[in-house]
Amino acid sequence: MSTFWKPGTAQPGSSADRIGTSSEEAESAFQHASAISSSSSSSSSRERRSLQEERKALPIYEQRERILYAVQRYGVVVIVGQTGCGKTTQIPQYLLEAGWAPTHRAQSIVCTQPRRLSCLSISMRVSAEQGCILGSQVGYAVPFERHYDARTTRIKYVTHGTLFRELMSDPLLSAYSVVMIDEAHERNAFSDLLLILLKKIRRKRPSLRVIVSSATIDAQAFLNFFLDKPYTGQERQAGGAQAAAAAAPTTTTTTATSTTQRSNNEEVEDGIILSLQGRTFPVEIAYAQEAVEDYVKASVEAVWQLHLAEAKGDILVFLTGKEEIDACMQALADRQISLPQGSLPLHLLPVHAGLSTQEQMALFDSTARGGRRCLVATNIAEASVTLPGIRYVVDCGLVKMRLFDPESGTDSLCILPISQASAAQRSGRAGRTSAGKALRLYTRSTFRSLAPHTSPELCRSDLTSVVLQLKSLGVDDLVRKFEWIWPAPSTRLLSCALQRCAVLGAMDEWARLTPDGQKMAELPLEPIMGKLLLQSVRFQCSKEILSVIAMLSVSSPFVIPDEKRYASNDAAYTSALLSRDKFTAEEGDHLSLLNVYDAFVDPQVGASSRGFCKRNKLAFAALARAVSIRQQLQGWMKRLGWEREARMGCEGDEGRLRKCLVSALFENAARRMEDGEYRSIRAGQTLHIHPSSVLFDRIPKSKYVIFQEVVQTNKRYMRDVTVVEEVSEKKGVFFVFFAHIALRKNQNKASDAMLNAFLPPRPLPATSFSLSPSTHKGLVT
Ligand SMILES: Nc1ncnc2c1ncn2[C@@H]1O[C@H](COP(=O)(O)OP(=O)(O)OP(=O)(O)O)[C@@H](O)[C@H]1O
Repeated sequence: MSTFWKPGTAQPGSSADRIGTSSEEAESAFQHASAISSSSSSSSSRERRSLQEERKALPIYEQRERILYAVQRYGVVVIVGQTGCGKTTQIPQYLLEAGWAPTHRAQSIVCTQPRRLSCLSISMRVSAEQGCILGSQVGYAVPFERHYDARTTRIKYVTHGTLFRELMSDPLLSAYSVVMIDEAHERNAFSDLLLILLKKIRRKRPSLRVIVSSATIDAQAFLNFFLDKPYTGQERQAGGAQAAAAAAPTTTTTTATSTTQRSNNEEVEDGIILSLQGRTFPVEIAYAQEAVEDYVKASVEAVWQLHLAEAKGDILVFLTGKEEIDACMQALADRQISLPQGSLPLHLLPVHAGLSTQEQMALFDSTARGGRRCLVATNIAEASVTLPGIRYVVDCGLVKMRLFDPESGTDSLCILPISQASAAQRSGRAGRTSAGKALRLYTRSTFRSLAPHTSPELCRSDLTSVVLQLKSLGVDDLVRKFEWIWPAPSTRLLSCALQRCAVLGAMDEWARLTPDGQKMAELPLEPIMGKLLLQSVRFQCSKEILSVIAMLSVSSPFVIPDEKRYASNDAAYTSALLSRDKFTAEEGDHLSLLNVYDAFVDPQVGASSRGFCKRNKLAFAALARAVSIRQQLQGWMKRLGWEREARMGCEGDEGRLRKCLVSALFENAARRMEDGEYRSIRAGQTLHIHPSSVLFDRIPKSKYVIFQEVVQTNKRYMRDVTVVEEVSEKKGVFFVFFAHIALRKNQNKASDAMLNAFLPPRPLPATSFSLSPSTHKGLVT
């Protein structure tokens, strides 16, 4: 068992560091949020004054004039400042107050965030500070949810992807005077793409101001990109120094790095780095003295020690995914029974992307309930957010990350070590409203061995969606002419994405967007899901496929305890599985999800009620969100001219449904071998059915399955699996194989023209699969 500084002592032990000195569901969430912000707007003038005083007490306040001067004078300002110093909440307000978004000009200030959670919480906070109702002067827009008024909103918080999509209707982003790309250190695909396109936009619209901000950013890489100066990573020392700012606050004041001076009619200089000093409250950091074997267990232990020994203050734990969060919360709940008499209880709350808007909003209500809150989170709570009351952070040092392997063409979710920048962001969640402490469940030497920055998503992900979006924006040569931010994605990744676009029928043999491709780019869905929606129109089963896509867009609706309990025949686990069985279709997960959705919305069965979910061990929040997402997707179909088609169903014809699924997911096909294991058709990789699948531990009659994605932990697991009963003609499947070989042959001359090397692939003809008759199960109330 590893040891930490002893909780309860004022000073950490020898291993410690000190850093710093100084839909309906959506509707009700809006009401909830608005109630919070309007209560603050209608709150007493004393409360409002106190918020204004809090604003003035932030370290950034002293730099206000300097920031405004920089934005006035420079086209691009890269701002580096300690976590919690006030970049996200204050800079847009300073700009508003300085007249960058006057009501008479139809231009506002937009600030992009990596995640929905930060958009919601920050816009809530800023509207309270502005004394207005959320959605009026301050608003937000996230996928499938928006809350702003185009006429009155002056400050808008949006996800990077949401702003990127706006480029399709407003290519020069003329609705904005200033675009702030926040948390740029995460190197999110859409934040990088936005910066690349903002550089192009500024050539046409020099009056547009760009702010790039973070606490842990490689500032020089970004500035050099905008100044057209080469960057190779050797210059990291300068950028690294900025990154280290979070670990050891600098006392340096603003550093300006502007060299290229290009005059235009406004005489705006090109760019500058602003390094802001000061942090809100100090955070002490402690490391494990030896490597921990089981980080979930170690985090339970750490929380328990903190709870028993430390002073008032909430705890935030970082784990990698929902399953681990459930396991950690269960273990802590079990321990509460042995809580010493007189001790206050721990209020356990999960924090992950699957939460409803209302549940996410509730995390920001830190009202004391006679106990200590313990929030167990994925990395969605890592950057940008202020969870009020958090004083202690427990960091497992790992993150679940999507990695694409161009060799096998598979996208996997892998658990990997975080970067030093991420570690600084995590500890930065403490010390925002009072002094804090962070426990790192890894040794100091492990920390030193971590990469300084997170690798860019564009260099490790499947770029199909990116290529499709860029093509639809008219960017043609992605390989030779496109200006990537250092480091650029490999040509291998790019050519693989081009090939996948062709396989999905989104591009022709000359790498031109097809009409289907244009539609897929417009839909707010991953290309493969866009393809599925398009195919559903052809198969006349959009009514069902809309529900399936909506259900795949939310976290699992089944409330099932940690699957590790499976082996021990745990009663709660068995009972949850029995509940799930009521909805299980033999065909697999897609149809089972459809069963759940249909039952939930059926007025005679679920009546969209919480009671129904409770009785059947279903997650109400996930289902309510799926309903809202489905409505919006239906709206998109209407926009694409498919209003009638969106209502067309297959009348219980599962065969047609599965043909439709196969015609979109055919790349993700696997075959069961003699030894019972599955091999992917494309790459021959060994795959297993994920324990969360309804097909787990079952042996379907057919050898073939299609699946949604691969999750990689100790093994490669297929998630959301559907059985394809019979492959009567293998040509379709082998077609993908041939396309892959052609890609290999051409990997060295990767360019758009490489697509000529093989015939433009066509989707599998649906008739190549003959499907079994329906085995759809009846529904249970
Ligand atoms: N919901 C909230 N409740 C209480 N205080 C808040 C809230 N949101 C922000 N604050 C205060 O405002 C400060 C500045 O927050 P802000 O998000 O602007 O910082 P930041 O510099 O952008 O941090 P980061 O680099 O972590 O994104 C916080 O440290 C905290 O003191």
